[in-house]
Amino acid sequence: MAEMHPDVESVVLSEEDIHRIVSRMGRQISEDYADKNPLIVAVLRGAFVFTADLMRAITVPCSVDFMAVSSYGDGVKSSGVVRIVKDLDTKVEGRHIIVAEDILDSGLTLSYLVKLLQSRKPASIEIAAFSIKDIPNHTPAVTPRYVGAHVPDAFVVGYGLDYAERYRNLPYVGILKPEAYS
Ligand SMILES: O=P(O)(O)OC[C@H]1O[C@H](OP(=O)(O)OP(=O)(O)O)[C@H](O)[C@@H]1O
Ligand SMILES: Nc1nc2[nH]cnc2c(=O)[nH]1
Repeated sequence: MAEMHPDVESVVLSEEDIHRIVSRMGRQISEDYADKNPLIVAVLRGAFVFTADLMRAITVPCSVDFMAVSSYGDGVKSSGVVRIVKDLDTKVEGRHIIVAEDILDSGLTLSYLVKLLQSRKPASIEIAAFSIKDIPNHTPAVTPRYVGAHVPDAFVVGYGLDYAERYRNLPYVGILKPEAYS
């Protein structure tokens, strides 16, 4: 097991948890998408780690492409503005799309992306969210078909999730100490 980073307060999903979660998601997708050759759309940057693991847990033919979006102004709070930094290279018309995200928080990013991709007439579009933040009295704007784990209403880092581009390389998901970003 990896040593805890000094800026991390507590681990919410260990490497072992993550392996179990992603294996299960891969199995579910493989059952649902046999013969559909789904296009996994990874939402950069955060989802690149999850997507790499998810692809290897999927046992049916599939392909991958990347979209880079930016939704967070100050690194912690949603700016409410989703900006496309890099678009897909693949034509999605008629394709079965699975959007892979590392975290669903306000849901702003995914709701914007799903609408955008929907307008390109895919055969189907579903979301695989590695984690969903449990926010009291908040219902996210989108409902993922595949959900990895629920995380507490705190700022989490690791497994692709950053604060100011740091901590993405932690192999677990943990809560950042308040003093690390204040
Ligand atoms: O549900 P929401 O409130 O929209 O938040 C979720 C989004 O926020 C993070 O991305 P960020 O904009 O920080 O970019 P990154 O993936 O490059 O870290 C995360 O990776 C999700 O894409
Ligand atoms: N790193 C990180 N990015 C986020 N984007 C939305 N919520 C979070 C979070 O808790 N951590």
